Amino acid sequence: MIDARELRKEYGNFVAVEGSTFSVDRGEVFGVIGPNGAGKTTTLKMLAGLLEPTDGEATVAGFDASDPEMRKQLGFLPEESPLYEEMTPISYLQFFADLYEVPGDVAEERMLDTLEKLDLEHHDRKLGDMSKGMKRKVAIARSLINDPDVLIYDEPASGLDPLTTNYVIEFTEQLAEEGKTIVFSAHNLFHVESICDRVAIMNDGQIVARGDLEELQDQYGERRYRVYTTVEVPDAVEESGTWCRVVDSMDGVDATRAVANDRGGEVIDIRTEESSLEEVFLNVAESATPNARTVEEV
Ligand SMILES: Nc1ncnc2c1ncn2[C@@H]1O[C@H](COP(=O)(O)OP(=O)(O)OP(=O)(O)O)[C@@H](O)[C@H]1O
Repeated sequence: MIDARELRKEYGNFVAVEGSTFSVDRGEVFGVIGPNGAGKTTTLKMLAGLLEPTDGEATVAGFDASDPEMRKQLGFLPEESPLYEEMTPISYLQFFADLYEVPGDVAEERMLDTLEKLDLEHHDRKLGDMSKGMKRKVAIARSLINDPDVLIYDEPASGLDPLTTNYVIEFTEQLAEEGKTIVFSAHNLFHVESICDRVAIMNDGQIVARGDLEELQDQYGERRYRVYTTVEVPDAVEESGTWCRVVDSMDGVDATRAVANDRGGEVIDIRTEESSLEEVFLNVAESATPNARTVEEV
């Protein structure tokens, strides 16, 4: 559904994105994560046809990203979406429905349905008088007015309170369940972990790791074992009447068992713990080779 090949973006002498290659299948949710300035927004804007790559190419829903036909298949949510302050949600969405030539009755049903799903009241309030969360919901509704197959969302929940954030993330999850192909960037890795099928980790303009969570955990994570014993063993903490020691290898498990047995006790449970996406991300960021990000003189 989305193919990015060797995308590169230079701003003067500065390389914002370099060699960005990935693909997203139909119905997949693909997360792009990375520290500030890593190149996430630049990548998403190139996919959405809003920035022309210096090199490389992107296709979305079978169209080149620069093809105006592609826009009809796309809903793009920018990181910050200035809205026309004097408009109401309805007049604003109607404006975009007209732009996309959505027939009147279809547009009306779609607008009301989406606003209801997003739990947005005050349809007649001016956008300029709405809270940040309400405005974000209107921007999300706008991204859906043409019923696109592909959604590109840049930080959909940025700057929202925890309740609205949850709402937006759950709504995004519902869109995925409806079969939309979604690419989104976020700093909250818990959200990414909870709804993404696959993730690309960017650093200094480059994709430095990519895969589903399991693949990333295998490559960059650490497996830990929580070993529960009936007697106290070194480095263990008491947890509801048993002792728990966290070790990072099967040798550690065996050693714990031996100590517990020596002390007249036994191991009663072993639980495996995988790294969170946050730990994976930190490990990737630490091990990534710094990239100079300047255009090489030829
Ligand atoms: N128009 C521009 N001119 C010059 N440099 C730019 C321009 N737009 C972005 N950059 C630079 O390109 C780099 C990547 O920016 P980008 O916005 O893609 O990062 P990001 O990963 O989305 O960051 P954040 O998480 O802070 O939103 C940054 O160093 C940024 O300063």
